[in-house]
Amino acid sequence: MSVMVDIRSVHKSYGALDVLKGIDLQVQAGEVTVVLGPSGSGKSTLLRTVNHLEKVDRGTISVDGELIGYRRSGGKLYELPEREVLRQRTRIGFVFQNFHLFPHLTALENVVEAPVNALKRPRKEAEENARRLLERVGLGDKADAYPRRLSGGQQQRVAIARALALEPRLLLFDEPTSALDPELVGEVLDVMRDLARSGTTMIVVTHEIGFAREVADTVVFLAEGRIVEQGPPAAVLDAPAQERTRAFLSKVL
Ligand SMILES: Nc1ncnc2c1ncn2[C@@H]1O[C@H](COP(=O)(O)OP(=O)(O)OP(=O)(O)O)[C@@H](O)[C@H]1O
Repeated sequence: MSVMVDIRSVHKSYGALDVLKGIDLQVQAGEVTVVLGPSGSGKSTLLRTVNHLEKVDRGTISVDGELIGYRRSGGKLYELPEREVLRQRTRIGFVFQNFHLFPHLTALENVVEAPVNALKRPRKEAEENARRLLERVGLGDKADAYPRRLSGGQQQRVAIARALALEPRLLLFDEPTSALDPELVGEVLDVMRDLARSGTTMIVVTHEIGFAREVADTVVFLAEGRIVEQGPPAAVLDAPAQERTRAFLSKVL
């Protein structure tokens, strides 16, 4: 198995606030890593460093063997120009808590937009692919619907299709179900389960412990900017070694 994501000694502060205090994490290709942790522990910040939406202060992140945001030359790191960062970002899908679809575009057009504009794919090919992706997320019949006509769960599934349209080597999910009404959570988790089964490499920040137990290869527990514990779900969720993990789980389970 090969390492898809390699996070080494990553530090990140906002002013005097140290948010990430030396994160080391490897994600194998085809595996799902679920990141759990209390509010403010640095989960979103960690995800955002992976595609250089946040710059790290120290440390490095590689995705599929490629250093993110920097190039190395003569033992030094030099920040990549913006267009290179954007190119790297197109290969890393990001699904946020609040799915910002373009309101004036249909579901299909939302999925088509990035491959046509960012990857310069022919529109016809991008549309065929987008229809396939909408089918895959269970929205084959909603291709022509505008976001305001879709439920939150449907909009989030369009957002997933949109991320997939860029043929990402990695998918990042930041609390993808937190903004949804409870009855809509399941349909989004079903799509994510399907992606996991088909071997998509994913890092998922979520409070859905059931999903973590069933789908994750690795569960990471983050607290105050440090990885307190990590391992297979059966270990971290059912027999946590650390008191902090136990205390957190007792609140969310
Ligand atoms: N752009 C920013 N500027 C200043 N402080 C920030 C910024 N982004 C995040 N923070 C702070 O960094 C800390 C970690 O935030 P982060 O969003 O990474 O935590 P989290 O674990 O994802 O929390 P939650 O579960 O509530 O989303 C918090 O104290 C937050 O207020």
